[in-house]
Amino acid sequence: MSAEDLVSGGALGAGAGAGAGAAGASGVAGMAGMAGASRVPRVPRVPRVPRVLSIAGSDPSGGAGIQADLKSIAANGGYGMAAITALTVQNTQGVRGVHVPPAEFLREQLDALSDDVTIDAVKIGMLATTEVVGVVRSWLEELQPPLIVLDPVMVATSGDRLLDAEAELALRELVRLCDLVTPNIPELAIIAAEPAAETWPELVAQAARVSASYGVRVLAKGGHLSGAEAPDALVDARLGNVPVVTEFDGIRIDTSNTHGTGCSLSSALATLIAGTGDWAAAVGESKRWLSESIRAGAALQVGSGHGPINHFAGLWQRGGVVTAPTPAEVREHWWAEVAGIRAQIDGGDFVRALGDGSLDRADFVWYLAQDALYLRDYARALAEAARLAPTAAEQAFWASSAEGCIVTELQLHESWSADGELFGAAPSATTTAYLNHLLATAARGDYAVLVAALLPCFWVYHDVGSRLHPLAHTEHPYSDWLTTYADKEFADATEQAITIVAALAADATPQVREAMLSAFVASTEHERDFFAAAFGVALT
Ligand SMILES: Nc1ncnc2c1ncn2[C@@H]1O[C@H](COP(=O)(O)OP(=O)(O)OP(=O)(O)O)[C@@H](O)[C@H]1O
Ligand SMILES: Cc1ncc(CO)c(N)n1
Repeated sequence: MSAEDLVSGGALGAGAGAGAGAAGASGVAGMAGMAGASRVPRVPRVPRVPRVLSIAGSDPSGGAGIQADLKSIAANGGYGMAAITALTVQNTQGVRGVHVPPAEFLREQLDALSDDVTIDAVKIGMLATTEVVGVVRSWLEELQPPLIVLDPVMVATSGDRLLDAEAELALRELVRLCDLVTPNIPELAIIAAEPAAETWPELVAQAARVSASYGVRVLAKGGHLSGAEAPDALVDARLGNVPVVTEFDGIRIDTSNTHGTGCSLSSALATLIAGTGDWAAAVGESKRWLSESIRAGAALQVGSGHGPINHFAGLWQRGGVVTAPTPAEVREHWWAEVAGIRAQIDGGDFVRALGDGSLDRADFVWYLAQDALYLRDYARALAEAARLAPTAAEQAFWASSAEGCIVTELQLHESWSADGELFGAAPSATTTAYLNHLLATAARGDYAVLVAALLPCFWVYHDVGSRLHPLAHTEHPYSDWLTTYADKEFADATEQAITIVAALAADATPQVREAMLSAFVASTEHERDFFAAAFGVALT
């Protein structure tokens, strides 16, 4: 939170109880005494979403190629774009055909993007032919994007070729333009122009030679080694420096759902590096994400060959498909949810008699006495909300509201002490029930649920007050009461309370949001009963 938030969150206790002007009915201005000026902290800034372009082939089965890339980019927090180099006829069993559209058409796709969009990272996959490699190369040389990750796709998981044999030379030259290359074991051997590594140390050593001679970081992938491990290593020996090798342990998952793991990993890496600039952290994070996605692949039940991974498994599991209402929607929904109770409050004898001035004075004094009892413990619940509040602005708001209630309670005592016995009544069953609800909610310790329970005391009173206010006139016996809750300061405090609660509800899990609504509805029912209990007391 900025200093500005803290400063403007001030106005602590401003005018607390100040609304309690003349003696008498105005004493109930307790709620109006709640401080009004704190404002809710601004929404934290979301980090920039990296704009990542995949230049790759299409896999209609959705597990590899641009389809996998777009899913991986999205799953790792990026905005994905795709320029298609080739169309494959492919399923989980293998590649049945490849169609390469004219290379100029790819160039048009790339130009259309770079003419319009700032590209934070490029991930390159299947390039199919020498001509395609050439087009991509010249476009990259012109654009010089800030990050290029090359997955030098040559052979599919199924064993089918995805790059013409004569295009391998051109691809090797492309490696020099890149920031990171992510070959599997056979691909690394081709780039190194050496036999394939057979052990992990051989693989890392070969990656270091490629890194030094091509001036590129290499992610050496152990996926094709046999054994229980599936380690990777980020190898950087650029400019002939001593290789820096960062190893990432991995446990081999017993699954046939490995279609597109290379495509997915390189896209995730491009996204995470573009987002954070931290290479080692990005590899660690993307490998963790990949393992989680590989593990969940089999449950998708896609195809009978090498099935896909589930790119969104973690997101789905952690609530990624759960929608949430906006704060404005929460506000509207909750208010509508208590419409019936509000109608009972407005149509109740007490509020009607208060409005037209026919309310028995003894009933009114008894009501105020109960309100004084109520305010003392309501202040404790507000203070508990202040203790639990996650931000200084919210802490200040609840704390000053608590103070306002205490000041008002004292003023009620001063103003009505003359009414002695009537005012000194013990808490009624209704008052006790409402307070028990609030204090029990406070004791359970969930801030969001507590403030939802505290809200009707603001909202219902502001609502009733603003409707009764026009009925006030000099002859009206309860004129002060009628004006108190239409007060601007109380309106501001109510608005702030609603804003805080609605924002929390919008952000909450569905379970917590439901618990918040229940607490809010329960308090609204208690507000209704609180008014009702005061009517006709004088007769009993
Ligand atoms: N069974 C597995 N269990 C755990 N990790 C795996 C498994 N198979 C592959 N990986 C991981 O997936 C990533 C890609 O590995 P791999 O070497 O298989 O790439 P690739 O051959 O380019 O992939 P593909 O051609 O299938 O898209 C590596 O991080 C590797 O460790
Ligand atoms: C289109 C395409 N790109 C890459 C791979 C590598 O897995 C594949 N199978 N298909």
